[in-house]
Amino acid sequence: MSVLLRPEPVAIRRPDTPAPTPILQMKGVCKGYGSGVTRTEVVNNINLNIREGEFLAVVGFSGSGKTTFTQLVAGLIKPDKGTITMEGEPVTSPSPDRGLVFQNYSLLPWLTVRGNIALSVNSVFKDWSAADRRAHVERFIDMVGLSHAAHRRPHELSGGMRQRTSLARTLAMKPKMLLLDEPLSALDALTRAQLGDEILKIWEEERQTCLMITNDVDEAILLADRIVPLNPGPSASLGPAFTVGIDRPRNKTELNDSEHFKSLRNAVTNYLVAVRQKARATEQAATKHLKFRLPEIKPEDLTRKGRAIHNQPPR
Ligand SMILES: Nc1ncnc2c1ncn2[C@@H]1O[C@H](COP(=O)(O)OP(=O)(O)OP(=O)(O)O)[C@@H](O)[C@H]1O
Repeated sequence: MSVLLRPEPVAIRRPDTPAPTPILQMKGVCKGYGSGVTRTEVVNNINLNIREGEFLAVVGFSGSGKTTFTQLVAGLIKPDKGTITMEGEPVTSPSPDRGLVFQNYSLLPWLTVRGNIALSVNSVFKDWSAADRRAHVERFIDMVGLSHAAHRRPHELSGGMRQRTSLARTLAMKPKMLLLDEPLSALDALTRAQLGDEILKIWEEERQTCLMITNDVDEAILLADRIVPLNPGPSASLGPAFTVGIDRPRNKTELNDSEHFKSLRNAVTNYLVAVRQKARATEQAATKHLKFRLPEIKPEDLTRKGRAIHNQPPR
């Protein structure tokens, strides 16, 4: 008889009882691309602590450096300056400890829903019996509501179903921290809302440490314990944290009537708009003194006698 090895239960820690040490720490992190005059400083002096069991959302406009930020936390790129540590250990490369869900699904096209999830489970839980691994895969397929489509390949799935598969694959690996990189942004509005609700429900059951990067303030308030704005780049830095003091379990329909929800949405949005205006004004002031001279080019008369004109229609 086989016994399903259930993963260790995740410690539930309420946001108002902080862990002694943060699970993830970023200290003075800077990252830029290029060199010399073409150098762009994308993020600058990022300092952030993520507590165990916390759902933290980093919110920023398009182009503010969100992808660069995610890649740094995932260990896909290294900071130029500063340090990133997870449970005290430097983050130097990707690890199953930080499960990443991308906006573009990244499923293997030749594998089914079940096959995609099983591939990750088999690689992470090598010491489990085959029966335990199979049961674990089925549990996560069921959790994201895809039991009816477990035999389908990615091209036979809708965008929402692909993202559910991607989410189940990452959750099934039981990472210590879940990294959601704009997980809903490729979806249409209705699917986006539905999957947002599902992520909320799953997270409220699992209480896994989660860092979500998003451009959607409403989504951040619905899901997160804390919201940290990413001030727009170049040299993007983090703004002050906004605490989401809305009780869980949360209900989106009820949130729409909540005064706290409305005032928080206004506060975060107003902050982001103000810092963007400031960044634009600073950029304009910095480039105001630059004078661009057009090169002195003498126009040539192409109709001069003796010159071949190739674009004349045939007589
Ligand atoms: N590999 C790279 N080389 C040079 N510049 C880069 C590179 N990656 C990002 N950048 C620049 O860094 C800035 C921030 O890009 P990033 O993709 O991190 O922003 P983003 O907030 O994720 O944008 P979006 O929401 O539009 O995807 C942009 O100006 C971009 O051109």
